[in-house]
Amino acid sequence: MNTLQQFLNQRVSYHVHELSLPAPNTQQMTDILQAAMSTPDHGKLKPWHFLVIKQTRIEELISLLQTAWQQSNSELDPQRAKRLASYLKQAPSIVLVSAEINEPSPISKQDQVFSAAAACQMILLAADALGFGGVWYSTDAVELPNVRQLLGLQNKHQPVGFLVLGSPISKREKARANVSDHSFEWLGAANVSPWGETKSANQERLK
Ligand SMILES: Cc1cc2nc3c(=O)[nH]c(=O)nc-3n(C[C@H](O)[C@H](O)[C@H](O)COP(=O)(O)O)c2cc1C
Repeated sequence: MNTLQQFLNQRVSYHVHELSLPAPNTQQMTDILQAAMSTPDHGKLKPWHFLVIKQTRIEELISLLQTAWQQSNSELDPQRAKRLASYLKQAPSIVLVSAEINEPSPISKQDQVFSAAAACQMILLAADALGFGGVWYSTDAVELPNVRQLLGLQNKHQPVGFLVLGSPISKREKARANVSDHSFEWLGAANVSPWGETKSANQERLK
């Protein structure tokens, strides 16, 4: 196995409590985000928007999210707001990744969102390659009242990932699933009758 394969196979997420300063500096952050420019991109739309939130702004972000949570009439669990605040409090830096949706476009919105999600993974890998670590968190809090506006997001932005980036406090390894549980070989349509019934399995585990 070559070094790059080892790097990919050993990638792990580092949750906020496993990260500390330093966060990537501005040049390093630019280098990390540059890697996302090589993300697969249907129609060359570059449907990506990266909002960097430096550590010095995180307190402000937390209070903004907490206020939004209180104002929201939805049935959102207040414990989630607390958990989110305690996550973010420890974050060395955050990149909010959004799909920047081109509409109208012959390229589906779904493909554009997938591309932005793939950009998240490019960013996490690039951060790892520079010796940093990170984690991908959900962005549902961005849909709380006023949050989009206060973050400067427009209607065309669809958030896909809150990436927390920083320095792992200690490196760790993780046992991974066996790929053979997830990989199959298609054995052809001949095993399916014309009315759609499978006569015998037309997939088997990839050997
Ligand atoms: C779209 C997406 C959203 C996620 N949101 C959260 C989240 O809100 N909270 C969380 O603990 N993990 C979340 N995760 C999972 C972590 O990013 C991470 O993948 C998981 O903890 C497993 O760690 P690993 O990547 O080292 O296997 C999310 C992952 C994805 C792809």
